[in-house]
Amino acid sequence: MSLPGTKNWGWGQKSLELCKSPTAQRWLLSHAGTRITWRGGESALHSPGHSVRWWWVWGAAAPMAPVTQHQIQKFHEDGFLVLERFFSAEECDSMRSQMQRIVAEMEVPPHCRTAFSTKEEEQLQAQGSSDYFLTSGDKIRFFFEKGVLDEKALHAYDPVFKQITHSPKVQELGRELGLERPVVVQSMYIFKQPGIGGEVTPHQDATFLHTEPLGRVLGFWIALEDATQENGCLWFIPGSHTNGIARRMVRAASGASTCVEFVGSEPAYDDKQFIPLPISKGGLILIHGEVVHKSELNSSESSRHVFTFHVMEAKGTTWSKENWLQPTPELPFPSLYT
Ligand SMILES: O=C(O)CCC(=O)C(=O)O
Ligand SMILES: [Fe+2]
Repeated sequence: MSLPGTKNWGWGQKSLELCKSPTAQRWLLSHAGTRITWRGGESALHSPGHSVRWWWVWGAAAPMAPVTQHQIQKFHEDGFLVLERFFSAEECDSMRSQMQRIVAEMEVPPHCRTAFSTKEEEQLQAQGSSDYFLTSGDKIRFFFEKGVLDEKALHAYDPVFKQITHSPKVQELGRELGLERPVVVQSMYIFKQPGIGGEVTPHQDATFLHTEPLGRVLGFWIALEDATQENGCLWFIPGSHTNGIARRMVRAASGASTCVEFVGSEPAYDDKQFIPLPISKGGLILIHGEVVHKSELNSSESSRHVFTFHVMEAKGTTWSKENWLQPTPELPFPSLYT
């Protein structure tokens, strides 16, 4: 491996290289095609800006993404965490081409043309009146919003998305975050097409994915293309995950005119509270279930494809029976670690 910033290290008779990957902010120790991935953290080994802990994986597996104690602490403070270059360009392209194949093969009957929205009135009109939405938890289903198409249950049924969701580096990240029994509750592919990809209004994910206690839901949001302020990157209110939840979307009583309704209402947030988090292709943003976030409409010429899935720490947690999304006998929420 010849990478910039390579240092040679002697180890017995063998020569090993400690090098900084150009595509990932991590150190790799390589020897004869095998490599050891060094993880961030405390240790005796130091280089400017990087402290390294003794942690390694043999073999040519995809490099593990680093997350330091400092980053985990930041996540708890802010309610989100940006991990640049978590996935490779190849992994992103494989998800994009898989979605292209799925779309090319899909047939969407007219009664299935349900819009996906976080806007309350639109939700009540569209999702709220649709059985197609309520039963989407264990199926791959399509939701349109002015050209936006979302995909459900990709994490369970599609081999490419399943492999990404349950990839060793995602599992490792879950362990580093202290998740003991994480289960995948939901996944979406969001196209956010140029010019027409609509805004996602400020919300907390726990409004839609409620648990007892709160604080057990975590979003993994993967940029499959560069996400910029122009094409609708995510915006967050740092620290807003510590104030509980403002509203809940619950299943309505049977016989009601809509099948979901809202309890509570979303406050009017000041735009100035939000900070944009542009991120390049392959980056991962972790989203705390109660942090307030949004995205603007895509007014640019470039699409902003993302794959996102939500995980719940199942240990000591009750999934609300009132959530629109329910596990089914065919698809109980799968463990992240299998
Ligand atoms: O991608 C977006 O614009 C919004 C996604 C989102 O809110 C989420 O993944 O929780
Ligand atoms: Fe969200």
